[in-house]
Amino acid sequence: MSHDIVLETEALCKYWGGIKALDNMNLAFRANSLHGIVGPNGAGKSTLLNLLCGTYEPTSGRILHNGEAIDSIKPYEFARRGIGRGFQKTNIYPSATCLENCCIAAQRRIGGNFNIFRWRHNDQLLKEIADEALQRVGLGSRRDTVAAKISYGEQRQLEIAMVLATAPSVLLLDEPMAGMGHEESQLIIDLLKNLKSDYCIVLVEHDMDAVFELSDQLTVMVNGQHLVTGTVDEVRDDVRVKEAYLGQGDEVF
Ligand SMILES: Nc1ncnc2c1ncn2[C@@H]1O[C@H](COP(=O)(O)OP(=O)(O)OP(=O)(O)O)[C@@H](O)[C@H]1O
Repeated sequence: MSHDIVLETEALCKYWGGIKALDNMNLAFRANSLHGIVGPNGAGKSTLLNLLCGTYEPTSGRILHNGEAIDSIKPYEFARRGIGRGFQKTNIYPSATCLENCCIAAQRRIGGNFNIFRWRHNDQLLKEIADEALQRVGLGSRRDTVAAKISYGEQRQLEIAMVLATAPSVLLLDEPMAGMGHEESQLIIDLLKNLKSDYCIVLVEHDMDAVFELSDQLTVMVNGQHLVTGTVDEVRDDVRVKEAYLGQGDEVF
């Protein structure tokens, strides 16, 4: 195993009865880079993310974090290990300020006894972490605004800030650009470009332009199976990928 591989799957499978949502997936995600996951509807992208963050238990196969098997640990232990899943809009408390939302997220990781938070009632430290996360995503000026009052695009930025507040090394993001206009998407693209030098990012995204612009490695999945992994250029030129998207109304390749 190369030393810069943070997260790995070995023959990972998730079956729902007879449905092979994910079948024999072998992937390696590297530090300080962004790995895009694309594929037609029902390809198994969300299933993969749900396995990587511990929400689903694999039917078989292994997940390795820094070389250690973690597929049988509890979901909350994934977060404690620094595997952070993007918060969905539904996780934002609309009546809480952006800062408070990030404090809540930070506290979730801490879970009462996370080592650097052994002190009790250390609100100041929580606030510092939350503040830093907000600054990092460009929401510093919205610190004290309630989440319900910020724009849709800013709410998506807040979701990312909330993951950052959990002090992750891995960021698992499920369609952070969904429902955004071009300008708002560009903000997120710029943000992810900036973040990927510090994190291992796994990005599931339907916006192909964004995926092409951001991915260091790109995996295409079809029907729960791995089709191809490579650089953007390698994947774009692969005839199997064009075939997989044929008739999907997706004319990006
Ligand atoms: N909880 C579940 N129970 C039964 N089948 C499921 C469940 N979750 C997903 N599936 C099935 O597994 C397959 C993969 O679904 P998944 O949502 O992972 O695909 P996806 O690539 O994320 O699709 P999309 O791009 O449409 O979000 C699909 O056939 C789906 O119907």
